[in-house]
Amino acid sequence: MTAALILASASPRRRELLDQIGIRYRVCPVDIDETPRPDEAPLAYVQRVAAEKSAAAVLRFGTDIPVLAADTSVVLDGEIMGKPQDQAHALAMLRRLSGTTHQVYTAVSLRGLRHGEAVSISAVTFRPLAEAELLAYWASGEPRDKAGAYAIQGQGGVFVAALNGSFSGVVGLPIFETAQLLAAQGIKVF
Ligand SMILES: Cc1cn([C@H]2C[C@H](O)[C@@H](COP(=O)(O)OP(=O)(O)OP(=O)(O)O)O2)c(=O)[nH]c1=O
Repeated sequence: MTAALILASASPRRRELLDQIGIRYRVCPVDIDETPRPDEAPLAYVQRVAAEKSAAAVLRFGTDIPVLAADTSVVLDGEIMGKPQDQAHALAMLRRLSGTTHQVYTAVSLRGLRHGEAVSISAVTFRPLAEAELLAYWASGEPRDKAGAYAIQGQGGVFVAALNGSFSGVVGLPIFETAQLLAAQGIKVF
């Protein structure tokens, strides 16, 4: 089967979400520096990083088919939370998310004949978390490679009292916005 696009991502979640809408793709991950710039706003940051991932893949793998990339950040009080560096960092992030509402920003970048971009912003409310739960959650291994140190699609889902927005966007690839970008470049789900 021929691929409709290149997925410039190492994230298994992004593969699963493309599988969910039946789009065929070839996985070509890229490694870019994801350090936020000084005073960079969360929206500008996720858009820049998603665009840099797709641009890096176009440079490396060519442009015979469109290239899709995304970037997800957890944002609390305007502050960007990326992936945890270690246990202490993960626990510190989860303690701050406990009992409050944060945003999850996911930017999508699709480079074909032109550059299509979209952003999904969702509000996620955590119930208060007990210290023992946080330690057990870290020990499960799930927080390690996740922005904000949790996965709504995994055991971390039990922390989520409310979601206002896009479940797939929180997981890492908003399928509504992605399908719209793909359709604009002639790649249709139906
Ligand atoms: C908040 C949240 C994030 N995540 C994941 C999605 C992303 O994989 C990760 C955020 O890191 P990203 O830098 O967006 O993506 P990545 O490094 O995993 O993959 P790539 O850059 O190669 O595309 O956090 C979840 O799986 N569930 C969640 O609930």
